[in-house]
Amino acid sequence: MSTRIAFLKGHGTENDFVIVPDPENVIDLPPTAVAALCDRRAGIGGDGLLHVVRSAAHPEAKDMAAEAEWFMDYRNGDGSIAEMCGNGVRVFARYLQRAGYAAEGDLAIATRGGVKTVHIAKTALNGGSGAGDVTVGMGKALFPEGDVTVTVGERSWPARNVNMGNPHAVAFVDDLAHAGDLYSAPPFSPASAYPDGVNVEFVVDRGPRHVALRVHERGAGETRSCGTGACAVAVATARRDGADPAVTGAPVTYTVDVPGGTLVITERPDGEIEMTGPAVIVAEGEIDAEWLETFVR
Ligand SMILES: N[C@@H](CCC[C@H](N)C(=O)O)C(=O)O
Repeated sequence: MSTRIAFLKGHGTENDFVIVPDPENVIDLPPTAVAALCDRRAGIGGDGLLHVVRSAAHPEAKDMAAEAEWFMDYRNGDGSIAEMCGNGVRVFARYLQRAGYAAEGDLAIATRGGVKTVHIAKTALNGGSGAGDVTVGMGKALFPEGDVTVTVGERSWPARNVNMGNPHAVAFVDDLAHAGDLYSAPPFSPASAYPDGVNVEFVVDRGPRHVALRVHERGAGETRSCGTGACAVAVATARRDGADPAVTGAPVTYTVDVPGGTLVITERPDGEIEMTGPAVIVAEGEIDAEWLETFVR
């Protein structure tokens, strides 16, 4: 009988992830294996993969082990590595709760973007699968110089550079349909602006402090949500609206509708950003290790 590897499937506002618990970091997960697991037809399917490893057991996270027991080794669906995933870290926390590694309340999680503090809300139904929200302290946004122009078909828009640990280009549009088919990354100029790729958000207004987005995620295509993207959109919109908390001295909260649900983003005067939304585990099962091995090369 072939060996089995445990996995779970979860999502945060329909940004979905294959979760591979591997506390001692013994499972070989090269990009080819990650892409096979995230394949929606021939694999399990997901926008990305959450490799759950003890910080002390991962070379990239050892230095954070004193602060955070667990490291989110996040991979995009195509197998590439990303610095941070906002929905991923909330789903990661939900997994830790379900597995009995964490309780409701505050929890530190190591990521490539540094240690993030997550808060698992207490609810009457909270059995660890997904009732209730998870909030994450996302840190501060950076606004690198050199905004770009994004083009789809005949239309072009200026896009604001925002870095949430990972790169984002935020474009305000009149109609989300104008973003077209976001399977491929929309072209932008200058073409050299993002040597490591970029996540691109298209944004429309829905009401006061309320916007909606569609996103092309680097390494995944169009996804139903992007947490770092929603934060990038909230801070870019606050600057557009003259509501920069560092200037006004007051926190600002935006409701950000994504195709898969709603996220609530608050930026404080010190620049710290918090994001709240649902995080759900929907299934668990076993991967055939012999099948996975055929993708380890
Ligand atoms: N879905 C994520 C972002 C995942 C990483 C992104 N595709 C990148 O390559 O930067 C989120 O919720 O933030």
